[in-house]
This record gives sequence, C-alpha cells and structure tokens, in this order.
Amino acid sequence: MARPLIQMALDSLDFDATVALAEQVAPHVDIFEIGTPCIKHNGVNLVKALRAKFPDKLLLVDLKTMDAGEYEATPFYAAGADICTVLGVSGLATCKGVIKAANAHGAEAQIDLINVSDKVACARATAEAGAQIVGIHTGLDAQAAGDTPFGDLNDIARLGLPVRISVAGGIKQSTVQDVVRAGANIIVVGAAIYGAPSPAESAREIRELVDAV
Ligand SMILES: O=C([C@H](O)CO)[C@H](O)[C@H](O)COP(=O)(O)O
Repeated sequence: MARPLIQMALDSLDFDATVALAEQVAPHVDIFEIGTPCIKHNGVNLVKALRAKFPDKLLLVDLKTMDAGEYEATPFYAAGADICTVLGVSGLATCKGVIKAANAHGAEAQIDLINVSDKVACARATAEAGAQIVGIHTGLDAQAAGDTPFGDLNDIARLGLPVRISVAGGIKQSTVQDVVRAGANIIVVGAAIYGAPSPAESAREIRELVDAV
C-alpha cells in the first residue's frame, strides 16, 4: 500500500491565522483541509491564497455539498482545490455532479459518509459513479457525544472498493497507528494538531507515528 497521507484540518475562522497555522505544520503534512466553517467564512479567496503559497501541497476544500453539486464545486476546483467533499446523504445525483466537476479539472471528489445510515451501500454506489475518495467521518458534534470512526472504517475497508479511504474524527497520537493498520489511506487530524501547545511538534509526532507503521 502507498504511504498514507496526513491531512491537517484547518478549522479556524480567521483567514490570517489559518495561513499562519498552515505555515507552521507544512513540513509534516501532505494535505491542507480548509474545514467547513473556515471555507464558509472565508470563501474561495482562501483557496487561492493557500494554492499560491503552497503549490506543492494537496488542497482539500471541505464543502460538504448538499445540493447543486457541479455548480457549487466548480469554482473551488477552478481556484485550485485538488479535492472537494460532497455529502453522501445528498444523494447520488449531487455526488455525481461533484465527480463531474472534479473530472473536468483533473481533480478528485470525496464522498463524506457523515450521518449516512447505510454507509456500505453509499460507498459502493458512489465508487461505482467514479468517486476517487470515500470519507469515514465522525463529526465534532458526534465526537462530543462519544462516537468514533473506527467501527465504520473496518466495515468500509473490508469492501476492497477501488477508492482511497479517508478517516476523520478525533484522531490523535494514541489512535493514529490503529487507523493506518485498519486500512486508511488518508488520515485527517484537526484538534490534536491545532489544539496542541505546539501544532508543529504535534504534526511532527503524527508524521513519525504514521511512518513507523
Ligand atoms: O471535518 C471536520 C468537522 O466536520 C468540522 O469541519 C473536521 O475538520 C474533522 O473532523 C477533523 O477534525 P478533528 O476531528 O478535530 O480531528
């Protein structure tokens, strides 16, 4: 299996603080995620700024699109996004719209399985529709209620679908190696990095742990 990628979730609302945090952790991560609250607050100009500043990083825009897939995602791909997310609960037509926009830009679409009741069926259908990435995701509110993404990861990994698997939801130093061993291709880390006393040091630790598996 290819080396798993580390995705840093930039979940601040502040434009300059987001760019500054990205600078701190850049040596240790592969993908910058512009988180949903952050992209809603700052818009496409933040995509352009990060694209210009980090030409060699992958950029994921966490749109969590719910309708008008192609129309909503197109300007973000045009601004330099490598990956945009679309909600699996939006339905196949919306997912297909984001996949179409991704393909038109030589980019990728990620289906976020957050709150999907039949995650296996959704992953199968959207993989068949051409999605490149399926995201197993326990959101911040569900984490606060004690949920984790680990059970869902096992269910999706065993399908052997022709997609990469991204996992998000409270991943930290003590769990990241289990996530890699369970078959994740992209490991998303937010609070365990941005909430640490030294985000750069925390990102470096995560990188070492992932590479040691
Ligand atoms: O996607 C996320 C959330 O829905 C807010 O946009 C987070 O970026 C993702 O969950 C990663 O953050 P942590 O769970 O804090 O690692």
